[in-house]
Amino acid sequence: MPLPVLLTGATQRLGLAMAESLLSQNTPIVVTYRTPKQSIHRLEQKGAILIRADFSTQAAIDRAIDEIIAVSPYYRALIHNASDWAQEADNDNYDSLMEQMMRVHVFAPYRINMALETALTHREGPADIIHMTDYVQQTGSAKHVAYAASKAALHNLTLSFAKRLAPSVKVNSIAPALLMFNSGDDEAYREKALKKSLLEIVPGADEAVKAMNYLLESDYITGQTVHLNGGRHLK
Ligand SMILES: NC(=O)C1=CN([C@@H]2O[C@H](COP(=O)(O)OP(=O)(O)OC[C@H]3O[C@@H](n4cnc5c(N)ncnc54)[C@H](OP(=O)(O)O)[C@@H]3O)[C@@H](O)[C@H]2O)C=CC1
Ligand SMILES: Nc1nc2c(c(=O)[nH]1)N=C([C@H](O)[C@@H](O)CO)CN2
Repeated sequence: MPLPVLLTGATQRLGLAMAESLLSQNTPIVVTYRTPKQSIHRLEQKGAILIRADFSTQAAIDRAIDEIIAVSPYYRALIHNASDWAQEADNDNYDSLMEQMMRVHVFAPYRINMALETALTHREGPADIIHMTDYVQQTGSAKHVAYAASKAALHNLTLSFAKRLAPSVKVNSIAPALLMFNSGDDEAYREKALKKSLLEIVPGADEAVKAMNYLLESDYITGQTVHLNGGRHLK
């Protein structure tokens, strides 16, 4: 029986697409979700093991770790996808906002990685950690300041865990820019956003699925970032 992949934040968009891809490859998956949705129950019907987890408090992260370890003593990979794209304009408590961003994007991946080190290293075969970061890890963001800082910290975890877990485990970041619009994005925003990259397209969730599968199949990539930004860094 192949070892399971843990994927956090699987209810929608990129996380859901990555979960569906792993299931289509007959890879067992353990997924976390925060909000009950039809999509997560469809994953369960296809064999996914569900863990309800909101990573906004230490106690909730502790509980999630206990449940993850109880499901399986060993894992094929950990994919940290859960994320909250919060912005300063929607918040007036900046201390709470920074804590919220650091909890979901840094505390949760860090604590889960530390707790599952032996789950990844004390067995034969390939092992991976993938952190879903963001193009803004290298540029910052005027409107998502705390979010961008937390994603930069998450990318730094990639570098540290790549050193700490080698040669047993490959550890990489996937740094998307605009892969999918959100339902509230109006035409003006969409037009403007499209122009931010050289390729001027919004490719969809499958771009992240291809990057995830590439990293899982690689034998020689670690400590790297797979940039999915359409050449935005050259605009
Ligand atoms: N889509 C894009 O164009 C880009 C995406 N990225 C990154 O790629 C990843 C996937 O993006 P996308 O699919 O758009 O993300 P979404 O914002 O659509 O979904 C994020 C997921 O994370 C979960 N989540 C949010 N907050 C918490 C929390 N406090 N605790 C636990 N789970 C939480 C949500 O859970 P629920 O639904 O259960 O409430 C949701 O399933 C993210 O890490 C994102 O930062 C980076 C740049 C661009
Ligand atoms: N958790 C999320 N993070 C991000 C999202 C999102 O929808 N959820 N979207 C983006 C934008 O597409 C941005 O890259 C556009 O420049 C960034 N992060």
